Amino acid sequence: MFRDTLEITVIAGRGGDGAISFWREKYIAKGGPDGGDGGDGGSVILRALGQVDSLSTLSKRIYRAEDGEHGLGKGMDGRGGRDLVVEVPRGTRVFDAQTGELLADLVEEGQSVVVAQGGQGGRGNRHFVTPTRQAPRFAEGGLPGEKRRLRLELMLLADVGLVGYPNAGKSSLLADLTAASPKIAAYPFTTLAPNLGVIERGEGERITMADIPGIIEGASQGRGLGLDFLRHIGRTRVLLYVLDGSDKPVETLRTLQGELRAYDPELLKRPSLVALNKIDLLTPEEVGRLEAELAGFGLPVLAISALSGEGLEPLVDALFALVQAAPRPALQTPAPPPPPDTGIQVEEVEEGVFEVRAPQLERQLSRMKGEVSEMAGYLQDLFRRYRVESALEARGVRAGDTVRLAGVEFEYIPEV
Ligand SMILES: Nc1nc2c(ncn2[C@@H]2O[C@H](COP(=O)(O)OP(=O)(O)OP(=O)(O)O)[C@@H](O)[C@H]2O)c(=O)[nH]1
Repeated sequence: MFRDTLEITVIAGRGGDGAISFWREKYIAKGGPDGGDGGDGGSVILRALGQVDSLSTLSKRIYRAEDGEHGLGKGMDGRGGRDLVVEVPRGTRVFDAQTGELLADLVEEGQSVVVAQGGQGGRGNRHFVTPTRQAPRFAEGGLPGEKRRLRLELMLLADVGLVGYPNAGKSSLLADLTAASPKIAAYPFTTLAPNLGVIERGEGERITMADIPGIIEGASQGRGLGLDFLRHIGRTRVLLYVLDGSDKPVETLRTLQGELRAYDPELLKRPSLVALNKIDLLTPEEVGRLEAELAGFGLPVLAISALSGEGLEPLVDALFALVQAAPRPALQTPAPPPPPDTGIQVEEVEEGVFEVRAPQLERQLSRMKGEVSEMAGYLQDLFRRYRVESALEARGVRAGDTVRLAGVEFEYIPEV
């Protein structure tokens, strides 16, 4: 089965909990706190490897990285969870399936992106010692790993894209130029079926060529070019116009260019060649006249016959030269992630009752475990760090008022 788009779920590992533990030894009644930290959870990473035919090599729906281990007594930290590396074909674009945001464009071999960040491990109780709190009986829990639904989209990455009317000879040309037993991977996409072939020359020189049917079928019905077409041709480095020499090639080239321009004028700036095909059906005089007329477009024109093989060698040389000189098409760079929300919102829900909403702080609170009664000092530090007090004061809170935060209600006593 072949696929060009696919949805998967990625789940990073959970961070291990910090330990609550005290040093115990014979004859030592009360040792200091020695709870180790939890290990961080493993992340899920996508990495571009090779030009796999399609996304169908991704057989699973859910990819999960390892959890971090919990901390232990005697200051032993938990081991971090291993990252999970998922290989995807080069040319895979990664979207957040919920928001539609482009997360990464994996074009280069080995390029990778973290798609689900492992959860942080919690700190053990020995981290919470202060001059006045020698024996904290609490610690941090590990944070859950990120979970995300992704949409993967495979963009065909071909060096040369064939542009031409049906019947111009694109398939024949592709079969001729790509190795004897044609390494043509079928791409049964949902709406299109481009063929991809590899042209080999000399020692290991190779370029890829894609025949992308669909260009003119849509246009001839007045629908213009489909988005899907451009999704595939968008990143070919060189365009090869294939014209049927026996069927009004000059008009055809004008129409083809008009279609491309209507879609994206930039496509006309891409390095291009014109192959005047089927010259076995023409007299040398006709060929000469058409070549002269086509030269008016300002592009190199090569007369060929996909049937007899005439002119194919110079065409291959011209394609290699053009591809090697052509710049790589610009990549779409993903938008930077939005800054985390540290914002604190205070609302006076009724006279003298203030509700505090602070997502990050609440998250921090929710991971604390152990003796809540002992955490007061630590909580005060946290509140100070998150500027809860100044946010409350800005809303006019007074001593004795009620403050609600993370499901807990307490009386407001201003710090002096
Ligand atoms: N005489 C002659 N016929 C050719 C030549 N190249 C292709 N043909 C014929 O033209 C017809 C169309 O060729 P294809 O290679 O299928 O053309 P295509 O552009 O891939 O067409 P679609 O598959 O419809 O997109 C076939 O019958 C080929 O045999 C050529 O150089 N000379």
